[in-house]
Amino acid sequence: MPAPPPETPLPPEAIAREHITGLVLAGGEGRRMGGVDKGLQLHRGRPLALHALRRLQPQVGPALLSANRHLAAYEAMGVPVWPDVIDGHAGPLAGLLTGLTHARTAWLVTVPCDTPNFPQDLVPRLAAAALQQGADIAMAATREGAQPVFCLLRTGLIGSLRAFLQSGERKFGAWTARHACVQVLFDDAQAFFNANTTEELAQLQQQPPPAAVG
Ligand SMILES: Nc1nc2c(ncn2[C@@H]2O[C@H](COP(=O)(O)OP(=O)(O)OP(=O)(O)O)[C@@H](O)[C@H]2O)c(=O)[nH]1
Ligand SMILES: [Mg+2]
Repeated sequence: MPAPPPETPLPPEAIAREHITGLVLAGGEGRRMGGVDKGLQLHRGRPLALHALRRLQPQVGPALLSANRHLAAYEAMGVPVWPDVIDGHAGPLAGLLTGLTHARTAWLVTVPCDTPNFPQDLVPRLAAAALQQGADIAMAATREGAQPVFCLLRTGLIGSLRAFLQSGERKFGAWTARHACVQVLFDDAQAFFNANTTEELAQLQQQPPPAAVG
């Protein structure tokens, strides 16, 4: 005799941390900061990219860095560093394609190098939303709008992204819109404050230090 159906559906299992590769994007040109390597600019005495990496690592399994300059300085941060697999500073999606090329997990999450105070529950919240809503991509948002470079996605999307970039397209949101993508609202917009200019890097110092950094 078949078993009776359960009265309440089982909740979907969480995506285990070990199944998520964390990628810090630090391959940009830093033009609004005068062309400096933004990830290596110091904030509270350590490079911005290291802040992002240390905040991400407790939330993921393996971690990777995407950088195109000063690779030895990034390698000193202790995780594999990969220059873009396509030429021409094609933007954050080029870094994402590079991360997908080297990731060995079912999921990957990106953060930019210039946002050292991003939420400490970023990845579990993105993962829960992706799973609950059956999405292939989960992206952070604040009340001011989407934060596309804070993005969790299935690594199986690599073929789609490669084709998108090969066709000359570059816009992050235009690619994610092609897939089942959910936005996850974070109330603390200040946590997403990012340093694009030297002035904004100075403004970061005015913020209270985050509760816990490694
Ligand atoms: N790998 C890689 N990452 C990039 C590229 N362009 C931007 N990024 C990263 O994407 C994130 C968001 O980009 P922006 O904040 O615009 O940084 P940026 O491009 O260095 O700065 P601007 O030149 O002033 O736009 C940052 O973490 C950048 O390092 C790229 O061509 N390749
Ligand atoms: Mg840019």
